[in-house]
Amino acid sequence: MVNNGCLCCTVRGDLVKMLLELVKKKRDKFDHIVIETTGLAKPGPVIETICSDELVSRYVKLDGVVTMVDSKHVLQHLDEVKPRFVVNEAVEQVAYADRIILNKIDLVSEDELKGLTMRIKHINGMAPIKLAKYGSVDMDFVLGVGGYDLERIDSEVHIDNSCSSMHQHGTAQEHHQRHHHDHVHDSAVSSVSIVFEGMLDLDEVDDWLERLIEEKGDDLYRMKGVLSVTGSDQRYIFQGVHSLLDGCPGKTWGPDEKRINKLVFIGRNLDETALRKGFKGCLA
Ligand SMILES: Nc1nc2c(ncn2[C@@H]2O[C@H](COP(=O)(O)OP(=O)(O)OP(=O)(O)O)[C@@H](O)[C@H]2O)c(=O)[nH]1
Repeated sequence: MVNNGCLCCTVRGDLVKMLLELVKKKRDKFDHIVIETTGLAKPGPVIETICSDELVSRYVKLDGVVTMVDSKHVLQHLDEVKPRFVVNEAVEQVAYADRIILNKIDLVSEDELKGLTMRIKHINGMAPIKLAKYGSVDMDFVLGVGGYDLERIDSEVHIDNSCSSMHQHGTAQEHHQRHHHDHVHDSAVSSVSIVFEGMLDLDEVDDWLERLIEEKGDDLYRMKGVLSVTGSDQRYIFQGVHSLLDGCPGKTWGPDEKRINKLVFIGRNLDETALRKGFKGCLA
């Protein structure tokens, strides 16, 4: 437990100290470190501490962010209007998640659950969602997530297009529900996914992502992608959090495999049209 029990940006020093103490003194006694933040914690600074603190990142690797959602009460938190420049922690906790557990599903109706799932996917179209009662989920769902592991992203990049504003699928009823929903309490935090067959110029992609990070880094919470690039038989994989970007070649494309690019961006005030245009500008 960190000193005051609250894990937010102001106690990052405590977190660093605690993690270093654990890895130095008790390294052989554990496989994973599970950090449970308070309901009011902002995930960004915690992620940043683990990924970019020079000392910490030498010893520990971030496996993933798991967000437990209280299905009965979460909407009131997601809808809470905050003063300007103050983040809504509930929205942020959903946005940064690599895995989402929708708990207490016994306390909501099926329709409520459907609406809630759509709301969550609108914010985070990347994280697999598991429905649960009393927090009961398989250990595999919460440990060994590999949310920041490029090899895992290669095989598992999960893009849920069902709530992207430009998707072509879904029933008329879903469309209606979504539009009505967005209208009532649209959130500035959302996901944009791009799924597109074709070949990309990797230099152009590098330039595009670099520019994007420079201009919108603060607003870009998470991004992941599996790309098909010219001159290579291998996929190109990237993942990022704010201005930290990581990429490398991944698995080889099969001889008859469709070379489909899949990208997902989660962030605040994302300009979907600009993102799609930027992507298309990288096509070879
Ligand atoms: N009906 C129902 N009750 C649940 C479920 N999961 C947890 N509870 C109950 O909810 C109560 C605690 O809820 P929470 O406040 O969400 O628990 P918590 O996450 O430990 O609390 P904080 O960490 O302080 O946010 C306990 O009485 C649990 O038994 C569930 O799936 N269904």
